[in-house]
Amino acid sequence: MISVSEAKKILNDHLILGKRIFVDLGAANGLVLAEDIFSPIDIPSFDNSAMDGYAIFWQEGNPLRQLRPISKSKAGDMEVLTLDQNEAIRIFTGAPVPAGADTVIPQEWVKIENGQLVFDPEKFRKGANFRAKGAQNKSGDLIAKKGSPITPGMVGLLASVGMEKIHVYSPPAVGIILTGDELEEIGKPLEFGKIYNANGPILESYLHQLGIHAIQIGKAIDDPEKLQEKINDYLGKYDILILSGGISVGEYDYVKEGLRKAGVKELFYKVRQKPGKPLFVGQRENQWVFALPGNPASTLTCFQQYVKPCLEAWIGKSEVWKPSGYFPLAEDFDKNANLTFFLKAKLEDGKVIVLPGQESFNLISYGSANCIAEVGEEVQFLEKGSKVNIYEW
Ligand SMILES: Nc1nc2c(c(=O)[nH]1)N[C@H]1C(S)=C(S)[C@@H](COP(=O)(O)OP(=O)(O)OC[C@H]3O[C@@H](n4cnc5c(N)ncnc54)[C@H](O)[C@@H]3O)O[C@H]1N2
Ligand code: MOO
Repeated sequence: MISVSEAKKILNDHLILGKRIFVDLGAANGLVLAEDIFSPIDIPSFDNSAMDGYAIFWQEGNPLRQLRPISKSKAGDMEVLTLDQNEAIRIFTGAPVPAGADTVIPQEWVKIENGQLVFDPEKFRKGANFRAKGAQNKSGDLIAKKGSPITPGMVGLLASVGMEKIHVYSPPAVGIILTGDELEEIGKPLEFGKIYNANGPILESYLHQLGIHAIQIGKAIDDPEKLQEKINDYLGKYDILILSGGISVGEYDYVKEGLRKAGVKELFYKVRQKPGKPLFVGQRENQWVFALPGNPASTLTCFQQYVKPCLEAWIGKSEVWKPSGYFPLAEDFDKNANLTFFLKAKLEDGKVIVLPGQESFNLISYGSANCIAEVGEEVQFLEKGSKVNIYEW
């Protein structure tokens, strides 16, 4: 059995990067940029108004001269009007500022008296409400770096400069095999001896959260031949294979042998941790295989701690092993075991509260947990206030 840090080092030494592909901007949220982006245009691409009001030429010392409002400029107008020194042009937010104008006075601050524009010049400065061409970025500027996560904000930035398609690292297609004769699907009545399948929905929602949508979920009953067929079939079709259950030492735990027969090379089996001790990870050429222990808290923890970083690295993310933070415990914690503990926890007001129901079958605290807290294998007891690593979802 190896330690958590040894397991993570082995995975880090075997990371696989997805293929570089060209996708529509709208389909890239959650992925990572596989290229530097230089803006093809100035943004704004023309001088325009930040307010509905009047565009004027600000004459220092004499801004409030006799200004006559003349024609209008609204957003979408393709003609740039020209402004004479003693004119004001009615203008609307986003509209081109007339040539010769440099300041916009919002309409709430303006009165028209005897055909003249009147406002308090003390309240404004030259350049007010004027959005200059190139104020966001100039044509040719580096606006987004390779390796940056594509967030809704990034999508907005790239759309604003007119990027239609971008290079990203292709998210993997993931096959999931749920093992166990006891599994019943949600929506069906629960007969004695059966349990609802929680691991399938856990894995599917986690994959969606990572921007991975090509997912196939299948089941295998506790029969070595049927399981073998499923393993061979899924390894032929998907980049990554995740299995849940059947990886411990019971008589019906056929997963490890099935993977060996399918040519999967073991990277490690069993980690000194709770939950999730009998975790198996292997590879077959450029494919990952994760066999997660069937207890739902073991499946969830192993996904968060090991599968998620490998998938993030696959789509080009960096610093994938880094905890989300390091915070003090709200209460003493007595561990008394030589295993790393991954605890259902809640970070609240800067303190880590260890939640009840830490057994690996027990999901009750996942309704309120916002992180998993890590207590290292060498630690037996932690006093209130001792700091621990936390991993947000
Ligand atoms: N003699 C030993 N027994 C066990 C050991 C051990 O070291 N010696 N390890 C225990 C630990 S720790 C874990 S974790 C489990 C892992 O077992 P498996 O990976 O073989 O998983 P199963 O036996 O198939 O199932 C375990 C448990 O999880 C439930 N389960 C399975 N799939 C689902 C699902 N999709 N949704 C919800 N719950 C699921 C299943 O019904 C079992 O209760 O082994 C211990 N045993
Ligand atoms: O490792 Mo198991 O997950 O303790 O139940």
